[in-house]
Amino acid sequence: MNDFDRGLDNDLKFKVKSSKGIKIHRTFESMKLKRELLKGIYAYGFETPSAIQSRAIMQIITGKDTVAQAQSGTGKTATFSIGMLQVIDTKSKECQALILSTTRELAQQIQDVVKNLGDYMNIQAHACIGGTQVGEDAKKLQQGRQIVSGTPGRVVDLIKRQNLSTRHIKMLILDEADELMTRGFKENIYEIYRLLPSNVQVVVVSATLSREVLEVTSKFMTDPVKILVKRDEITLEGIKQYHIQCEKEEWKFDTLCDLYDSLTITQAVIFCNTKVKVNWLAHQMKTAGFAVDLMHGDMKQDERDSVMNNFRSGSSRVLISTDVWARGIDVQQVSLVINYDLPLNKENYIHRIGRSGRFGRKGAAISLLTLQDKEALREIEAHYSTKIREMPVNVNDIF
Ligand SMILES: Nc1ncnc2c1ncn2[C@@H]1O[C@H](COP(=O)(O)OP(=O)(O)OP(=O)(O)O)[C@@H](O)[C@H]1O
Repeated sequence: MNDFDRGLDNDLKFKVKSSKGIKIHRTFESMKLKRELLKGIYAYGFETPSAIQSRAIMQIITGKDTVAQAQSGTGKTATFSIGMLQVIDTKSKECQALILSTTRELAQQIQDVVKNLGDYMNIQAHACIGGTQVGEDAKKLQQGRQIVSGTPGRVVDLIKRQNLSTRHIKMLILDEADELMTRGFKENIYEIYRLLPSNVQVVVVSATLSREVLEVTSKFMTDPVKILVKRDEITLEGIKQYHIQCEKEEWKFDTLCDLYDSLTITQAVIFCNTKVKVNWLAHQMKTAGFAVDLMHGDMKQDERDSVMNNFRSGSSRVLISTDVWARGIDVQQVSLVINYDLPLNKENYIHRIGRSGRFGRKGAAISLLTLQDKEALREIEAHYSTKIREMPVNVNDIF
């Protein structure tokens, strides 16, 4: 077990305890899924279920309220998507499942995964996200969408306008649940829950869940089955973590420029803590002749979409962003994460570095530090019982 795994083990041990006697299904066939769904899973390129999938999919299918926690990039999205697709009645056009997530890009990505997995099932799914025309959502919903993936604000809005009928919703999925339970989202989640049928099945998902979050979500759940995958065989190698002591804020920029060539070997995401800093850094990098893209929550949705499309297609390779990119976003080619700033909360450290090393791929994370960051780094190391080593002299040795 490497440090990263050990850290997570240690972190999770105090937080969620798995329910006993959960049956493990080592193949998708053994889950007795609908033929069309199984076909969609294979066509999407999945052969065998990951650890969380082999445990949680069947629990979701049997209708139990479920808490599913596993490391970043280990297939939690497909876990709830497959569980959900299995129980959707495709003969009905009513909305039957609602997935809530924290950012527009994530809601969109989830909808894409659902559509891909449900490709042979005649499934209609829709992403309801802020920053787009509400009228467009209303039109789509009126035509009938069995699955809605959305951000909380837009979903509340659509329910209140009576564009989204909740009458037939039988499953509510809270992805990145701990973030959904923070201020800003929490009120909307409570409101949505109140507007759903009382017997709705609730599925709570995240890589990081604290006891406090589970206490809150337990208000929505009845005797939930808890599945915690501390360590997945596909992430045994984990993500290598390093720091570079830059000492002064002003010296970080040159350090980043020195690293640029290694960023572009595959794809990299650079995190800053504020939108202003993202704008500033992107401007500095471009002025210095480096190709970079940027994304944050103050940009128009069509700009955000175009940045995402370019990055997903690989036509841009280095993206500078805020924590709007910290959770859930899945771009398999990302192998390097740079924390230009250390994140302000420990959970986001784990989520940020998890943008690399997806589903067992190689990944590395490098945090640039000032002298003032020393203590915060030590706290992250202590909290996750991990060691964030000094960056090796030869950048080729980081993976
Ligand atoms: N059984 C599988 N076989 C092959 N690839 C898979 C399988 N399950 C998931 N994947 C792929 O692994 C990647 C990560 O999956 P996913 O985004 O669901 O992770 P996650 O656990 O939700 O991560 P995060 O915590 O970052 O949200 C995706 O590209 C997905 O297509």
